[in-house]
Amino acid sequence: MTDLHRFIKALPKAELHLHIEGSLEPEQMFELAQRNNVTLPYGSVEDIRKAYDFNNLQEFLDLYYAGMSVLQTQQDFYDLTYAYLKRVHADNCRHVEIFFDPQGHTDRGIAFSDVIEGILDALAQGQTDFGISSHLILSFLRHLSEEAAFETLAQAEPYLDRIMGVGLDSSELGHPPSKFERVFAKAREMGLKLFAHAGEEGPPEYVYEALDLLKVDRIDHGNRSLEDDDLVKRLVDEQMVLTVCPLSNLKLCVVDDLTDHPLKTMLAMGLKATVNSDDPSYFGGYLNDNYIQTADALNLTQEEIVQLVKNGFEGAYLSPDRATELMFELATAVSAFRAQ
Ligand code: HPA
Ligand SMILES: [Zn+2]
Repeated sequence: MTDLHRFIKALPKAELHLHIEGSLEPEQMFELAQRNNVTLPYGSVEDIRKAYDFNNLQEFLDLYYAGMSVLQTQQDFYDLTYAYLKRVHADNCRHVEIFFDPQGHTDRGIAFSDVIEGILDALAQGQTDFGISSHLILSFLRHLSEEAAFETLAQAEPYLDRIMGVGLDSSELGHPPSKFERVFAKAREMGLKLFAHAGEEGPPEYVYEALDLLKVDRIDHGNRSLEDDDLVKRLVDEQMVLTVCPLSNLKLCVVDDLTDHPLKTMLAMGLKATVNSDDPSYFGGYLNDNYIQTADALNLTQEEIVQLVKNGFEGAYLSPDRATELMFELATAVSAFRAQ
């Protein structure tokens, strides 16, 4: 292990772009399939891992939605979420803001309440057991209609005190942010924060739409913003947080090689980029793997790593006390490391 790897591991971190269904590990998929009498189209854990070879976002999404079929009960959603928290606790992750895709479950006949209550109970237990603070973000599937998104938002009403925001994910091309302008306006009126995947595969125009029409508080991914100088200038001026996911970008062929990843350039341009894992089970790495592999590929400095971690804390919706606490933990970890 290099010094930089040890440095990354020693730092407290936040994760702001994580789909909880994308943390379903093949072993757990098998276990839940057995528990729920679901037949999987795979013979072994190795077969599943072999199938995770994607050429684009849609190829991943097809397996991601198929994998969800094993999630049936409130306990399943609890176990899924608790396993993720336990795993990122080992990465010294101190705060998470996670997406869930309720329509991927309610459309299969699972009750919204089972999905959200399982996840929320595990998040509460993660706070108790691991000291991880968290927020939950309800994400709309953009390949479905805006009407379906409105119906999902209505189902969330009893839980509004425990949902921090709404997001927009799934197949980006052909489903621009403009399709969801009204439902995002409604979510804003309800006091929710607003997030949208934009510029992962979609053009810079989709990032403009997320900013101007949806009025988002963060852009998820945002990579293709770099094709438009005016857009980059605006994102820098507004200090808009980008939740970048390097290993996801590699696995979904958004970049050909990690050495081509724009993360270092983003920081140099003054963009408020953060590092996240997106769907760690499918993309081959959790939070530290994303930091470490990207740091190696791009020769990131300790200062750049600290900037990324700080951006994560500043881009998160932390209470003032929690923000102070985490910034103090970060400063302490950096000094302790440098004093060695
Ligand atoms: O990376 C992603 N992009 C779009 N939709 C998603 N749903 C889960 N992960 C993703
Ligand atoms: Zn994502």
